[in-house]
Amino acid sequence: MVLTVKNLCVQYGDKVAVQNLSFSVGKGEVLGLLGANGAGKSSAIAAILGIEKSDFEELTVLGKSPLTERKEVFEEVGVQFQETNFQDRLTVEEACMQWRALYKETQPVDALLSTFGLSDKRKQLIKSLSGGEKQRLAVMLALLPNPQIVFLDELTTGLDTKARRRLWKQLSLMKENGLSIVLTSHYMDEVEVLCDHLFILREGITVASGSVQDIIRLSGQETLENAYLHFAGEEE
Ligand SMILES: Nc1ncnc2c1ncn2[C@@H]1O[C@H](COP(=O)(O)OP(=O)(O)OP(=O)(O)O)[C@@H](O)[C@H]1O
Repeated sequence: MVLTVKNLCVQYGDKVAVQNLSFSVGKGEVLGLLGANGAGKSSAIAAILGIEKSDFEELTVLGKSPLTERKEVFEEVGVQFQETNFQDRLTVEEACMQWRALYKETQPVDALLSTFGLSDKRKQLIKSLSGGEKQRLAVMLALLPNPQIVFLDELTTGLDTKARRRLWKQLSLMKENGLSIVLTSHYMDEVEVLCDHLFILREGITVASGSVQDIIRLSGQETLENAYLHFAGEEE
């Protein structure tokens, strides 16, 4: 298994953000973490990456602990955060170079910039990029180290239709080549295209899990969107 999580719990003071979350992700598999705002998706990812304190029975990435073997684990892991903390005064090219310096091996920057439609932005300051361009850059940087597993938090938020489709295609290709992905998303079309396995969280608790088809069947609904709303407690 590329990632194994067993009984992960995250707590902020009295607030239990994630409760007994357990799953595993194999090579080339895509796992989707779904849930309403505040359901615990980002907290789960932050805990898996060792950024947030957590309790767990087991937490291994590529057979190693992301807490005690950080350096080895992070050579093989890509991360895209919801709030991208770019240094706005860098150009796109400078950000790529800085990021690249953190890893032993990386994918060729030129090819990635072109894949993400950012080739003509390389000399542009990050602060002058549009929201969607910044988002594409964040995903691109997550993939730069040629990781075995990538964590994508709100993958396509802010992207236009064409950019979303391009990104889905690119990720599907990388998945075929063995990339494992953990993503969060509020868009069920994207989840249907990309995810092999879904986990729906509600106030930190796993209320449903399975393939897209499993989730639809379990809910008694006809579409994934309705099934999601049913389980996530977002029904009006
Ligand atoms: N540092 C913190 N201190 C206290 N509470 C926190 C902290 N971080 C998150 N929370 C709370 O934990 C819960 C889970 O938050 P989290 O960010 O994991 O949700 P999410 O599912 O990623 O939401 P969204 O879809 O809005 O990104 C929320 O109620 C949030 O307010």
